[in-house]
Amino acid sequence: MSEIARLDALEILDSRGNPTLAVTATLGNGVKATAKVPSGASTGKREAVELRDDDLARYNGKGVLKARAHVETEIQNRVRGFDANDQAALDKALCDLDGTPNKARLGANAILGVSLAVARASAADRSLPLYASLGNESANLIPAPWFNVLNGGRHANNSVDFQEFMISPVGAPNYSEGLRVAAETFHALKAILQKRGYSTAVGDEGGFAPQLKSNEEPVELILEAILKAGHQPGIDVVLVLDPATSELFEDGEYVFAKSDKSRKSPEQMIEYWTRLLDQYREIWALEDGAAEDDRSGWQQLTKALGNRIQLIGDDNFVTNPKIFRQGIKDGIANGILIKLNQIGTVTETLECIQIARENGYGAVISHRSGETDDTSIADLAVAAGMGQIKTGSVSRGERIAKYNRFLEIERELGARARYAGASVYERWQAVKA
Ligand SMILES: C=C(OP(=O)(O)O)C(=O)O
Ligand SMILES: [Mg+2]
Repeated sequence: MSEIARLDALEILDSRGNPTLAVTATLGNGVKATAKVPSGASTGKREAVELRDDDLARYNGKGVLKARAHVETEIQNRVRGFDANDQAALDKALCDLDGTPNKARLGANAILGVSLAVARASAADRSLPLYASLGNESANLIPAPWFNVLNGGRHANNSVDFQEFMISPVGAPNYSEGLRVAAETFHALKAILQKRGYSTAVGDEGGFAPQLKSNEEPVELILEAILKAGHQPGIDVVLVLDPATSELFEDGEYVFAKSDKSRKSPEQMIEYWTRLLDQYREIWALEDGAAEDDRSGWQQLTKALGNRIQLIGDDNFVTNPKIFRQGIKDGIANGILIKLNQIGTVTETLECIQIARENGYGAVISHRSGETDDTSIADLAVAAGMGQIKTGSVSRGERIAKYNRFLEIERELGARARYAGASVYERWQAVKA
């Protein structure tokens, strides 16, 4: 029988050494599966609530024993007997049981752990890989990854204000070649940093985190690394930035506190991005180029650059179907970042991806800066078929787990596997030309 028989939760550590949850769902027929919950640092204000214990004697108040107890008592009591293959009914029951609009009572970490563990158990029960179970039989598009090779902002203790500098090997013929191109570029970047006397220690997402002279220097260094590795910037490899500007926004201005201490009005921030994109035409996507609280800035940014590059909303949309629909109405962005734990259930996450598809928006599946070895987002990205994912660099195990999962999927799909690089390239090359 495919009904949920038992839920177990464990307080484990994430990649930053903070507690998080691992939830195991056991079905009546003995099939079981585990999901591990990620955790962000530069979180959006309207994300679903990650329940922490507030007991300062344990992990500085970051323990998740309350969330663990919710899984093993209240949630288990409610969902025992549910059909594991009816994800929508399960997720609705979880939301109803919580009863708050943002999962604050039971915790989005508890709820996502259950939702995802059951999704994994359902796939195992039907002897399907997770990507085929979450998507459909024809799910075969492996996304072009955004590899975060240089970290700043809240993810590194350095002089760079912008959080993520990423490379995407869109010109590769298949995923495994794309992975090779990215790894080679990462190694070339390391050699360049070493030669200049910069640190090659890495930040939270595995990108290098040196003390640089400006927020633009990373772009120069990465372009040099792509060439040094024998690849063509703007053709084989394109650049993506996530400056995570909600973290820079103070009293209506963008403050570059880690670098030159300059302040910019929303208009000046848009001028800055326009200049940067004019100068570096290899940049193909900008995530959170405006802050979550700067709605008019987001609208102006979309007007100014929305026909030219991908403008991805993360903190402002928080993978929330209702908030995302309103953002589309308001003319904000042309793509959404998709993070399971921002909303807390598999069903609502898939709904956001569907809204993006129906409205001609992009959808980029994403990890969090605090991760585990859980690889579900790789399968989710193939199931979604939207062609892009970001899951860090090639230097930390919790990120590599996802990149290696795509290698397994690529092999499993065999001749059916398609790599999304070419479609991303064609879509955005046209407007770059
Ligand atoms: C992955 C990100 O960081 P965090 O998980 O810290 O929100 C992001 O901002 O896109
Ligand atoms: Mg972001």
